[in-house]
Amino acid sequence: MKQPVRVVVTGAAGQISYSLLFRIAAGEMLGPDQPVILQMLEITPALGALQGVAMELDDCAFPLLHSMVITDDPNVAYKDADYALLVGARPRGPGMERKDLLEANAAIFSVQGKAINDHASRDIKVLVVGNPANTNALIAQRNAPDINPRQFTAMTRLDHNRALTQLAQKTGSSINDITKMTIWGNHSSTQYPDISKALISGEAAEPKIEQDWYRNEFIPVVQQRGAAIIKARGASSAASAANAAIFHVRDWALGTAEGDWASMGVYSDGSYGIAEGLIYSFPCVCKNGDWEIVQGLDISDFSREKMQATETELAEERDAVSHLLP
Ligand SMILES: NC(=O)c1ccc[n+]([C@@H]2O[C@H](COP(=O)([O-])OP(=O)(O)OC[C@H]3O[C@@H](n4cnc5c(N)ncnc54)[C@H](O)[C@@H]3O)[C@@H](O)[C@H]2O)c1
Ligand SMILES: O=C(O)C[C@H](O)C(=O)O
Repeated sequence: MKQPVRVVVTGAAGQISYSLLFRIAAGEMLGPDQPVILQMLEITPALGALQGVAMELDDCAFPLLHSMVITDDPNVAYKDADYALLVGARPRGPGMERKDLLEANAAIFSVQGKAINDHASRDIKVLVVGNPANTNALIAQRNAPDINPRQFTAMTRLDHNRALTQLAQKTGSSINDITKMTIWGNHSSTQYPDISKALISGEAAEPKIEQDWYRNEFIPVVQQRGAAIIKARGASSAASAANAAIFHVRDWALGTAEGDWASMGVYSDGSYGIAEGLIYSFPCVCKNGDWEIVQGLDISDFSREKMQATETELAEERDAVSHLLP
């Protein structure tokens, strides 16, 4: 058995974490031979509820769950952390855009960034789930100047999975046959779900669907799926968000499938003309615990316009939180 690794989950008593923690402890994120120490962070009033979650984790007798830390102090939570899933933040309600949460949530992520900088492993892998995820990831990254910016990522895997299912259902194919789906940009209603590179059983997907469906149904359905879930459930997505977080970190740590890629919000190096330093979702291949943006894809005029619209929104969000960006 390997040495245990330390995994921070923030907002650990919230609804996403209630799906997430048990799957991490079961080995679904880091593999069946990787013991974990769960370092769970909550705000003080939620510590009682978090104790209850910890009791349930105990009662599962997971072979891979080495131990747990429960705390309301970020300086304790991030001590020597190898992985961090930053879920703790307010969710949006009906009629709100995710960026409406910036004011309520942004300050949380500067605190997290500083604590990561001061206490975490220098090799920590960070996934931001709390919304607006890309800009929160940017805030955390900029507040952790001693950590490589590549180690801060934001979650667009839920959008990627949503896009896979929409395409599979439309074409009567299996999820397992679809590769090379891409989400570009922000985890918001400006995101660009792009099927122009997607393959179904190794053949181009685009000729199998109508442009009208692609442009006027597929794209808006994926962009608006979070809002549709909120309307239907009266609460934002939770189990599917936890599942996407598991897939994101699993692929980053253990590698993307051969011949495929994953959509990840990562530090832009200027690829595809996207402003350097934004946390922007690109198609990424992961290997040996590292990610690379897939290079050399042809970008049509239609795609370019969509990629720029979501980039513009991210730049606006960045400018709105400039006071939190050292
Ligand atoms: N990126 C995505 O695809 C995606 C998907 C779904 C939800 N989300 C976002 O994830 C976040 C969490 O959603 P949820 O449904 O679990 O919400 P929730 O309200 O059920 O849980 C959030 C938890 O975070 C805790 N919290 C608040 N401030 C904190 C802090 N400073 N430190 C530690 N914990 C803190 C709260 O006490 C609460 O228990 C929301 O912002 C939501 O919009 C993102
Ligand atoms: O839409 C939301 O606010 C929650 C989450 O980001 C989602 O995409 O389901």
